[in-house]
Amino acid sequence: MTPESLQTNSSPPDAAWFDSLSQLIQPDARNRSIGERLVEQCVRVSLMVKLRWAMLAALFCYVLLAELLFAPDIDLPIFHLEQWSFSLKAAAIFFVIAFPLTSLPCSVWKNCRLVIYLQVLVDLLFVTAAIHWSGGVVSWLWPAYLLISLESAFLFEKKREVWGIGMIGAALYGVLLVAEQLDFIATVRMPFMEEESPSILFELLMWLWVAGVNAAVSFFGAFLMDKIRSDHQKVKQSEEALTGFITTAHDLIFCCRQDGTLLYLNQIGQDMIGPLEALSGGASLFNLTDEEGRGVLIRQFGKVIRQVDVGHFEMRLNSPVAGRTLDLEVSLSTSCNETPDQMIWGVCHDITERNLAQRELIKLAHHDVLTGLPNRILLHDRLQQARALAHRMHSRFALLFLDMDRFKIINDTLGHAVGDDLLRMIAQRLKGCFRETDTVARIGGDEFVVLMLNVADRADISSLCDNLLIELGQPFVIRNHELFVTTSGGVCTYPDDEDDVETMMQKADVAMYHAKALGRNNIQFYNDSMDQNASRRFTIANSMRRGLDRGEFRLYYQPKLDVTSDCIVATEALVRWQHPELGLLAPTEFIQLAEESGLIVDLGEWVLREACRQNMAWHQDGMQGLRVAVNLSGYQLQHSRLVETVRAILEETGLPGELLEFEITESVIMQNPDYAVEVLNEISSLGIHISIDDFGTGYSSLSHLKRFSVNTLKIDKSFVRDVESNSTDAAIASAIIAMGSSLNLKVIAEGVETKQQMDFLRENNCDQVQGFLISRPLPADQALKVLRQKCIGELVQGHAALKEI
Ligand SMILES: Nc1nc2c(ncn2[C@@H]2O[C@H](COP(=O)(O)O[C@H]3[C@@H](O)[C@H](n4cnc5c(=O)[nH]c(N)nc54)O[C@@H]3COP(=O)(O)O)[C@@H](O)[C@H]2O)c(=O)[nH]1
Repeated sequence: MTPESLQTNSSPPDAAWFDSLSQLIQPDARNRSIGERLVEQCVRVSLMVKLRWAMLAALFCYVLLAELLFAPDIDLPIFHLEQWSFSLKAAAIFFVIAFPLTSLPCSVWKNCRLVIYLQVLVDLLFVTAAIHWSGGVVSWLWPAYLLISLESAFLFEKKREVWGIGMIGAALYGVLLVAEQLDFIATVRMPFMEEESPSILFELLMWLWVAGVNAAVSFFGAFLMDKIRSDHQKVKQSEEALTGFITTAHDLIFCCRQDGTLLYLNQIGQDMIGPLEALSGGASLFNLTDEEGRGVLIRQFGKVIRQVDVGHFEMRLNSPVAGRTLDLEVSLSTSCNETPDQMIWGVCHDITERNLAQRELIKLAHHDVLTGLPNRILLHDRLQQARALAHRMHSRFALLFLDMDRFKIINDTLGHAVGDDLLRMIAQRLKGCFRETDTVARIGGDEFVVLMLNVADRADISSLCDNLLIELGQPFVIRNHELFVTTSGGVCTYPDDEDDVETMMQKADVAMYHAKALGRNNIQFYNDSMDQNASRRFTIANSMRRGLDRGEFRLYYQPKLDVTSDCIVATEALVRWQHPELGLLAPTEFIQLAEESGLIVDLGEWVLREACRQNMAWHQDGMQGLRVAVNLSGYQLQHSRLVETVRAILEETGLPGELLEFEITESVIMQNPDYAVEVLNEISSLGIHISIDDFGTGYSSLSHLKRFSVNTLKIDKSFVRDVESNSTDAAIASAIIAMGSSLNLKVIAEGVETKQQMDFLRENNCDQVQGFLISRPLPADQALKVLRQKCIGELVQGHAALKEI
């Protein structure tokens, strides 16, 4: 995570909200308001006890003052004042009893409701007594009833309790007045009172006044306290809801000081990084992150303290509990009051899984799932970088486009699981062939692209490519199958083929197609002339189906000569396409395209039918025993209906299987030898002759050859070409002949153009030859002329057994 990942897309949470949270999370450390504390009954009772003590003390002072003022001549003032009917003695005794009575029980039993009720009743009695001793109806102390009503409103939670106390107070006052009026108790005379007793009406009005005011105070006191209580209750509930929300929130919520010291961590936070007290190195947020994360936090803390909107930012925390790092999306806030111990609140959303998924998605988006190699998107990116770097550094890079030859056959014959394993192994080998700074990418199916950086010149690239072909040419052993893969590739380089990235890819692709057209298993450098071929190839590919439907394909026949008898014993059917616009096309121009499009199956069927029909016609024309050879593409070989089709065509044309020969290239057979053994056995059971074409270019071993139902080995023309001048080619050619002889196989050499080549082959006991020296491939009518000239008589004799067919 970097500071760049900071986002500022939301406003910070309300600071005041966090202020109250700061208070809530530290109930012990904070100063609770009086209102909060008064919710608790014992607190209220204590307060009342203290007030009561104060009131009693004030009353006592009042009495003392009265005595001093009105009886200065008395030695022990507390025992005299009877002349004013104000019994200080009684008052003193009363206070001595009342003090502990009115205050002590509550001081001791603060939580006992009964004691509190009794206490308030005692208070009422005390006030009534005090009123009595201070003049009864004319006493100034009657407002003390109001204080008792307020006291009960303060102490009791139910309104009716408060109103009840108010009524009891009014009743006691009334009883006192009645008792004094009826002289049940003697009226205490005050110094300022006249001798005459107050009238009943005065007393009644006084009682009504005191009772009315007391009722009003009780009513409003109860109502007010109820309101305060219910408001407070609501605040308390919302606070509890808030703390509950924070505690059980699914996001980590923390509160810390500016130096990172953690003060609070909610439940999920503790689950994620452990309890505060268990954090090693002190509960500091800074200890839970690395240097970079600490820097981010300090910067964000600074901003939030300055009330700058920091929005969301990402942070990585080490979790001692989980033993891994957590990715968090954090939003910060702080209280409004700017004090040094200002707290910072953080709400952190765990985005570890999301980031992992994102990283995985990014990886998936940029890598091939099967091989783990970079895919087309990443390759494109790397190519652009390489291009920019090469431009700046004046260096060269190469782009190599690779396509596995006939990979589809592996998939179709052995299944996709084997195909996938093979692709994985190819990817590994490819990676092993190049430097770590190079990029090996898979861009689809069996297509790989290699980006080689800082290459010196073409020779450098060529040697890398040669190594690659050798490496990929080694057999792959997958699920008990030994598989051989060849590769065709095209290279373009920067700055030689300077162009944009897409065009460079196209150029490498064009060069790769050129390599395929040259017979596969090679790598070609791009040149401009290849582009013309590309458009020609496009035209050919698009018109092939139509050409087949319109009968534009032709068969040419090239004779095969028996060296000993000097007679033509067979012909090879070679397809041509009489294209309406492009003229006569050689098979090298369209066979590969037909393979790619799948049209090879239909085209091959046509070739087979036409070759069989023609050979049967020649057979009926007197050339009994002449065999016709048909080239079988790898795609035809793996086609499930091949044997069925061959059998049907033989039946349809009437050609005996013995007069048909299949030429299958060595690389096609060796690609999947097990499967080839199976199919070749079936074909062979129809009497059909089988030749391994281009022999010597593949990887056949003796052990493999023995397993195949093969009749003939056909030495590739590349060995024949220089057989007189190149000792290696000569050695290979003679070795193949010797091997064929030892395995009881016929050996035929193709591409024989000179008499010297012919002499060499004859001297080395090669069985048959084929090449321009004997005849070029010819249309059927011209081929017939050649056939008629060359030992037809011997042919007929040689195949006497077939005459009767
Ligand atoms: N699957 C199929 N493949 C086919 C079919 N028809 C042909 N082919 C394959 O196409 C490749 C090219 O064939 P072609 O251009 O016809 O070339 C053949 C000969 O013309 C050429 N040849 C013969 N003698 C000489 C010679 O003395 N010199 C010389 N330079 N070239 C010569 O060789 C080609 C025959 O090769 P091969 O098949 O290996 O015997 C070729 O690979 C064909 O196999 C088809 O119907 N289906």
